[in-house]
Amino acid sequence: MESKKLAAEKATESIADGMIIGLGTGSTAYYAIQKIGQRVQEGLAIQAIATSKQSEELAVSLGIPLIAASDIDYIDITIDGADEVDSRWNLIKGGGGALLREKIVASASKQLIIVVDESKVVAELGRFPLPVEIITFGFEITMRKLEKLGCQPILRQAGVKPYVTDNGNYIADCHIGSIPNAEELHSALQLIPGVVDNGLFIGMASQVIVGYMNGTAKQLEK
Ligand SMILES: O=C[C@H](O)[C@H](O)[C@H](O)COP(=O)(O)O
Repeated sequence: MESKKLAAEKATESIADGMIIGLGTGSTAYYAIQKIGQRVQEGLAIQAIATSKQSEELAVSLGIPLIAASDIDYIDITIDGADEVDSRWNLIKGGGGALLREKIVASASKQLIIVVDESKVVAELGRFPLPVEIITFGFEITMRKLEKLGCQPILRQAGVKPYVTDNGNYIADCHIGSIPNAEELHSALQLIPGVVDNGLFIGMASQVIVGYMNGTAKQLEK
């Protein structure tokens, strides 16, 4: 989609020689990785770390040099997509199942640039079901605890089997409707045994670039 591409390509303009770059996951991050690949082929000297096996394969196919997490202290810029963005730049992520690696990479990044099309910008988070990564052991117990928090958790499926993340876990997609207090919900979710992480990214984005149907891309004002 053109608006996703516009936002993603604009974000890559901040990338310069010598940087370590975090590669996001999903259909918008895809365009950023493609553009980075093109610039690498033209001589840009960077190293990258991927947030999913899918993005890693794409990076390898484009000749983007990868670096292991064990070999870095920080990441200069990460460019990633989101499922929802509010006016405070809080996010829901994980629609593609990559939230855990994305959050680890984001937390080590000096700058997290979020790239979305205009359909992702919302007044309040929660319309998009919140992905929660859970351990497979006792997942039914974990799901019941999620339910008690007021979510309607649905175990994500891949065909007839539960979807399994790159980390070997399940995803519960929590239908909430609206999240008036994201900080509170984030903390409550993280207290449930069996929850590894959740798709709320609070206060992590340094910039949000939105692509519009009219062919422009600009930073979302806070
Ligand atoms: O797990 C996936 C990621 O959080 C994605 O960045 C998010 O789902 C947005 O993906 P897309 O750009 O394909 O809408």
